[in-house]
Amino acid sequence: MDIRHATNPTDFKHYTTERIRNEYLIDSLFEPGEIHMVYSHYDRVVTGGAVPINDGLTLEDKNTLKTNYFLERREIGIINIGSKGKVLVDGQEYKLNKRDCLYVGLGKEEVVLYSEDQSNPARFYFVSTLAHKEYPTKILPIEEAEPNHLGSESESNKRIIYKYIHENGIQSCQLMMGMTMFEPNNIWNTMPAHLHDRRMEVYLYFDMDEDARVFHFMGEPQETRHIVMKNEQAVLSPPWSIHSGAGTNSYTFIWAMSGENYTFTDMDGVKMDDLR
Ligand SMILES: O=C[C@H](O)[C@@H](O)CC(=O)C(=O)O
Ligand SMILES: [Zn+2]
Repeated sequence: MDIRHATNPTDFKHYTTERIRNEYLIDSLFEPGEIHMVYSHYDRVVTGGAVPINDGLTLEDKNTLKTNYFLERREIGIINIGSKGKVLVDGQEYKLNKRDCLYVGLGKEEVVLYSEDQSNPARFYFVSTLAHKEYPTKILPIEEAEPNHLGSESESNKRIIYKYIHENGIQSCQLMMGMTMFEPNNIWNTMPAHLHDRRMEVYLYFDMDEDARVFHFMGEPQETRHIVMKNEQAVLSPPWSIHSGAGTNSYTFIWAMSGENYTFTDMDGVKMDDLR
């Protein structure tokens, strides 16, 4: 899989647009019949996408991980952003509709992803982090995820955060994962911006029109840059970086975090006066 090394905020100040995109943008995760993954040295997070067509797609990359199987030292969160699909975890079947989440814990040897209908395939997005003990494999349909309302119309950031894997939801070693959906005509995510040097984060933007773009803002608050992103592209957010976006049209995003603590609310708010 593609390897992304960690970067330093002092060096980041000198990056060109191309370098920024090469380091942080994950631009093609979803290809019919394929499973794609990117390994980041930030907290050794693996970000991936799978679109099964005829056959099941097995979660594995022995050449990169050098373990006997993918989840030997890892856990994973899988969210379906396409049509109906199913996941077999050591033979046990879990059906995932659009926006449903499956957590699979350490030690499960075989994870295979399937679409229910080949002409309308499932699109599985997943994030995997290192784990030290097994937590139970668990499915959480979106209907059962707790909606948290945030933002306001006047700030154009009225949105609902669904938390799936976190301290009061599906339990994990360090992975936190959820999805943020907007009220119509609201376009700003995670503004006011925040930092959490304790944790890295990765965002997947999806449910976007072909011509829609999200301007994803990153960098230290005093040194911001942006990446122009299309539908179903993901972006790595280093611990020292803000992670905020504004869309030219409607979009949804999945966030995942990993690192020192397991506290969603541990965020250092950035003052508007400090943004540059
Ligand atoms: O640290 C937390 C993450 O940045 C996201 O959860 C933020 C988010 O989903 C939002 O503001 O809409
Ligand atoms: Zn954050």
